Amino acid sequence: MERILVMDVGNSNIVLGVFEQGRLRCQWRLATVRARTADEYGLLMKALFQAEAPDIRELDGIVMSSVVPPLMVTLAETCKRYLGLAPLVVGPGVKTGISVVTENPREVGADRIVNAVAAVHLYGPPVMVVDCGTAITVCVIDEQGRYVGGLIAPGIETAAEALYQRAAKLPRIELVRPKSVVGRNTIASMQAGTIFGFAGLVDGIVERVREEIPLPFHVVATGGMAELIYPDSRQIHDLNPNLTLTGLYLLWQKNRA
Ligand SMILES: Nc1ncnc2c1ncn2[C@@H]1O[C@H](COP(=O)(O)OP(=O)(O)O)[C@@H](O)[C@H]1O
Ligand SMILES: CC(C)(COP(=O)(O)O)[C@@H](O)C(=O)NCCC(=O)O
Ligand SMILES: [K+]
Repeated sequence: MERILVMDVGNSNIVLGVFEQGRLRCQWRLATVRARTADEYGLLMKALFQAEAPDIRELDGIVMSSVVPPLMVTLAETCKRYLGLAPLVVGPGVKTGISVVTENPREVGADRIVNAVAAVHLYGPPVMVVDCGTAITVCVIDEQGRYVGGLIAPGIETAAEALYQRAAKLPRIELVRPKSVVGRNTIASMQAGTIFGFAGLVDGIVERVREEIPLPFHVVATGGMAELIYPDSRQIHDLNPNLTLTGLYLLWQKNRA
C-alpha cells in the first residue's frame, strides 16, 4: 500500500497528513516554533505516529511545503533522521503544472502554489483560493490555469491579537460568531467586528477581483480560520480545509520518479 506523508509548514501551524492509496487517513497540527530542533520535531512526530497509527511508520514518500525558511532545513533533517526519507520540497525545480505569471514567480509562497494546484485539479480554472491563516491570501488563477497574482491581508487572529495588544481596554477574545451583527457589549462587539468584518473583507476582495478580471471564478476557502467566516461570506462557494494537504499529495504524484 502506498503511504505518503505531507507537511504544510505555515507561520502558525505545521499541518501533517498521511495519504494511503490516495485517501487522507489522518492529520495532525503542531504549533510552528522556530526554536524547536530537528530532534524535538522528530520526537513529536514519532509520538503522534505511535499513538494514532503504529503501522504508519513505513512511508513511501514525504512532500513538504514551507513558508518559514529556517524550518525547512530543520524539518528536512527530521524526515531524514527519524523517518528515513528526504522530503520532496516544493520550490524551484518541482513540476506543478501551474505557470506563475507574476513579476517575481520565486517570491510567491509555496503554500499558495500548492493551493493553486489543488484548486485547479478539484474545481478547474478559473478559480480563486482564499487561505485564512496567519495571513489571508487570495490567489487568482485564470481560465488557462495560470497563477496571475493575488492579495495578502492580515489574518483574522493576527488582527485580533494586534487590537488586543494596542488597546488598553480591549480584552483578548475568543473568536466565535456572536448572535447579532450589532454588539451589545465589548466582547460581542469585538467578535462581530472581527468575524463579520473579515467575511466582508474577503467578499470585497473577491468582488473587486471579478470587476478587474471578469471571469466566472469558482471561489474556495481553506486554512485554519476559514470555517469562521465561511457561513457569513457571500462570495465563497466551497470550504475545503484539506486543500493544501491535497495539493501536496498531487505534487507528489506529479513529481514521483
Ligand atoms: N483543528 C483545527 N482546525 C482548524 N483550525 C485550527 C485548528 N487548530 C487550530 N486552528 C487555527 O488555525 C490557525 C492557523 O491556521 P493555518 O491555516 O494553519 O495558518 P498558517 O498556515 O499561517 O500556519 C491557528 O491560529 C488556530 O487558531
Ligand atoms: C503570505 C504568507 C505569509 C501566508 O502564509 P501563512 O498565513 O499560510 O502562514 C506566505 O504565503 C508567504 O510568506 N508568501 C511569500 C510572499 C508571497 O506569496 O508573495
Ligand atoms: K495555510
